[in-house]
Amino acid sequence: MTQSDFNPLRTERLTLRPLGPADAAELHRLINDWDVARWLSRVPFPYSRELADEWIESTHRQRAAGEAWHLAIVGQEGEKEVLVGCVGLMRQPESRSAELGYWVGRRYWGHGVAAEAAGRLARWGLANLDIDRIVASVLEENDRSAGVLRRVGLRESGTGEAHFLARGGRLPVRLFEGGREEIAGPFTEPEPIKPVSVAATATTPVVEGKPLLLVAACALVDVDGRVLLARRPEGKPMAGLWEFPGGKVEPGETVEEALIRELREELAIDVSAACLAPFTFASHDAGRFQLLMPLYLCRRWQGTLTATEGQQLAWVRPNKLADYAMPPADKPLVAMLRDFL
Ligand SMILES: Nc1nc2c([nH]c(=O)n2[C@@H]2O[C@H](COP(=O)(O)OP(=O)(O)OP(=O)(O)O)[C@@H](O)[C@H]2O)c(=O)[nH]1
Repeated sequence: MTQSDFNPLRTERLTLRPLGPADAAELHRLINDWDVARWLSRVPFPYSRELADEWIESTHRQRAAGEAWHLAIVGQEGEKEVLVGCVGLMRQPESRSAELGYWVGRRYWGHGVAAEAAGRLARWGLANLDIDRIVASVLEENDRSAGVLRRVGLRESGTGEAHFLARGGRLPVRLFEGGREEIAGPFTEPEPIKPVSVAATATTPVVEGKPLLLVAACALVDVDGRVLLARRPEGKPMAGLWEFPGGKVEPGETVEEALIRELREELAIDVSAACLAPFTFASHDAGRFQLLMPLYLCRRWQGTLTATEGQQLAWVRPNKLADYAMPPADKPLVAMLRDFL
């Protein structure tokens, strides 16, 4: 298998990419170091050169099987790309979570590399794998790594025990976990809450002291009666959840105008207002704002449906909608669609 089965993830200073055979010598040099290996549960010490080859080979198999994503953390030294460490996510499908692990070569410590890489992979995982939580554990006295996890957004959730190969026994660990809310990306800025444009009123509707956010959404239904869901991409709040295409109603727009615009922007299709049938609505307390989301049904559109924002799309039978993780506001809508379609 080649390295091209995974698009590298980038951060300000780093690239996270699949490991290749050419990384083996440097990986071996960095990890065959007691100061690195002694903190890691699955790494033996001493660490042989052959093990580096075998490990790299196994990361491709695990990724192809959808079990784990172990990536090289690559940095820049002048013009040169250098292997700095590794970061990985191992899926735990039964609990819709993934375990985060990482290590950084000793000479690269103290620069925030681990948090930068681990945060990026955690956010990617929440947006792209079917998981809702990231979990991790660190050896009890590993305060440095606990600090990394906190910076990523995980919180300490308990204690446990794990086997540490390099130490030859079970040792106490501190457990960490976090979900979409905590493992926020650079988007943690509060979402812009704009005054809604209801008949150009002079006042912003406020529900129980909270601003009202008006969002127009649409269930596109194809000839087989399937409904289109779109996955919120990494970088947006609630990334990884599936939703109905749509978006915020901008000042001066009607709900239908907003929806027609959003469908053109997100899916490159043209819909006329006459083809938007009002179906139902969601009213949801989203914490900082009250979400009011009219949901329309639409069976006719023009143009070839295209995911213009790189978002994943899925045509889903109504009785399968509940299998997709969606924002809490959508749950009642799913039940109504299932009964109606
Ligand atoms: N489109 C859409 N938004 C939903 C659904 N359910 C739900 O809670 N929302 C929420 O409604 C809001 C819509 O915001 P958005 O970020 O998609 O809107 P937008 O396209 O205008 O965003 P932008 O600020 O990225 O341009 C978000 O808070 C989103 O989480 C849904 O099924 N479809």
